[in-house]
Amino acid sequence: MSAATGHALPVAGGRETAREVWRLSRGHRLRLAIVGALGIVSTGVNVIPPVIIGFLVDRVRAGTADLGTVLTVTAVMALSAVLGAAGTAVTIVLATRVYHTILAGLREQLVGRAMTLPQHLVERAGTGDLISRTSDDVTAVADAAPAVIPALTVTAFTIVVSLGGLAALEWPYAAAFAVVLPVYVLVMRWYLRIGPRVYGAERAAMSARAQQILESQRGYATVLGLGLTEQRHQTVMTASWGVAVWTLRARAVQVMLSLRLNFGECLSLVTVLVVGFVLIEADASTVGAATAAMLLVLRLLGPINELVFVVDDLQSALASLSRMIGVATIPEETDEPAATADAGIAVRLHDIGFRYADGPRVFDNLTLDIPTGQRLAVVGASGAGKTTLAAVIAGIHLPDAGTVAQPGRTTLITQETHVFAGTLRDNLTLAAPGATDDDIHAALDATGAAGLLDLLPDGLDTTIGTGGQPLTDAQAQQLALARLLLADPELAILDEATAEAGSTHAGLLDRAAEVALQGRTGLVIAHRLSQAATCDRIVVMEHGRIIESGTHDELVAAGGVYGGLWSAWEAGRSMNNK
Ligand SMILES: Nc1ncnc2c1ncn2[C@@H]1O[C@H](COP(=O)(O)OP(=O)(O)OP(=O)(O)O)[C@@H](O)[C@H]1O
Repeated sequence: MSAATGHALPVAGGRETAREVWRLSRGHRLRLAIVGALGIVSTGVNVIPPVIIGFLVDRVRAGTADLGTVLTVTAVMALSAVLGAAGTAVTIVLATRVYHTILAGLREQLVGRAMTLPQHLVERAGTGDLISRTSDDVTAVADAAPAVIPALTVTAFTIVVSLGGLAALEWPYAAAFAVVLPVYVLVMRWYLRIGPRVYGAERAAMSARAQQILESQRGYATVLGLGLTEQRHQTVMTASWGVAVWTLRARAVQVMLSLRLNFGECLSLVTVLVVGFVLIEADASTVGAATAAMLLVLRLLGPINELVFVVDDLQSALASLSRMIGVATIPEETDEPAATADAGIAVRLHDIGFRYADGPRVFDNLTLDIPTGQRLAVVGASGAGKTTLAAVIAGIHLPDAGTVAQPGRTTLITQETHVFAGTLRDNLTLAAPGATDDDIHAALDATGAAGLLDLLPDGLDTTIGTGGQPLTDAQAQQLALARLLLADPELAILDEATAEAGSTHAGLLDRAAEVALQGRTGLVIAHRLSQAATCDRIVVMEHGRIIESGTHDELVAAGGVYGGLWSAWEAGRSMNNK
């Protein structure tokens, strides 16, 4: 089961992680089996040198060793070293390939899911969490490969094969070593208890720091405007200090681990040495067998230490892996059948409720129908809930009560129009990949943006956005409207407010919006009353409720809130014209 802490994105549990990795390994299992077989053979070969040295020691002590014996022993050792090294190298290369192929599959799945995550999930968790999972965590899992793969593929086999070798020499050697093994088990258990918690906290602290830095950068203008520089600085400092503290704790755990491993190593060597001494004294073993046993134990200690250290890297990589899988496996929200509106009704909100995480409750029992083809304007004071309404209808925010039915093809143009780094053509065809240059020119003409082409050195091929030709807010807005025309949605929601009333831009954008809305259902969040006056119907919002609804003429005649706003608007206009 995936678990979510607070509002953070979910983290996959151990079983879910294992299941997902197993699923991702589909198609690579034959190669995995070959890796296993090669690993056993190459580590088996590595046991030969200690045993043959023991044999040589006994022959020397018995005075039966001649040049031929020495040469044979040397040749066997050289051959086993070459075969062992070659087998190990091939095993590691193969294992690394399989690892990276599986990881690439997971990375693709992760990025694909991250791109389509519902905005409310990402907003609730904080963008930093998602960015950290698609960057820091992916790096952590990929970086673990050089340490984890050789150790995991070779160490486990070496331990099994060497223990078999010890038992074949004299069983008391294997028994002596087996007595010491629980020390390692205890060390491992201590480590498994402490390690994941510390590494998990270290990663979470990194996420929190990324989030704070990102927020400071994004809200830079606000930070400067409100004189919050010092406060933001302190917040980032506190988050960075959190990372430093957890990093120090993680390193302290590693040092304590090394001390415990050194103790285990010392105990193993002393135990086998004492057993060897006792056996030789009792004529139950030869010096050669004791030498071979010591060499095998020495050979074992390296892999065992490595295994523990790999558990260290493994823990860290697993913490990251479960965070990656947590996001990659967030189910698509398709379980609940989408509510459908009646024929002739394009949008139906029924008794919806909505609150922002850590924010105010905006809607309670809000109901609204927009007939197909109608152009509806929403007006109201700042904070009335207009933008939130647009986001709920567009499916960006999910209501916590009631139902929302809207056409499948809906386009929302918000107050923040993003210009993607790329050519003008790329920016326009984002939502209509099949659009031809003629379609693009027609859309630019229709939205009054054709003049833009004359200002750009390479026309449609001019690079705009970050690192390219800068666009004004009004030009970006025109592009967004042209993009909407190309996407040709059933429902267009316009929540743009880049131009002041009465400015040239306002008139230009109003005309562009007029064209973009033709022939489809439209919802206009009217920041200028001139936008509302041309719509088929107007609703007035106050504190998340609809307090008036009707045509422009009806509302003006009723002399309510809209009537008052309209009189003030007209008065302002005539003042400006004087
Ligand atoms: N992302 C958010 N997180 C928390 N609260 C929010 C968020 N966005 C808006 N709000 C709050 O929700 C309420 C409705 O805001 P909304 O932006 O929908 O109003 P609006 O009528 O569109 O205002 P404006 O005309 O200023 O854009 C306000 O109290 C606002 O502070």
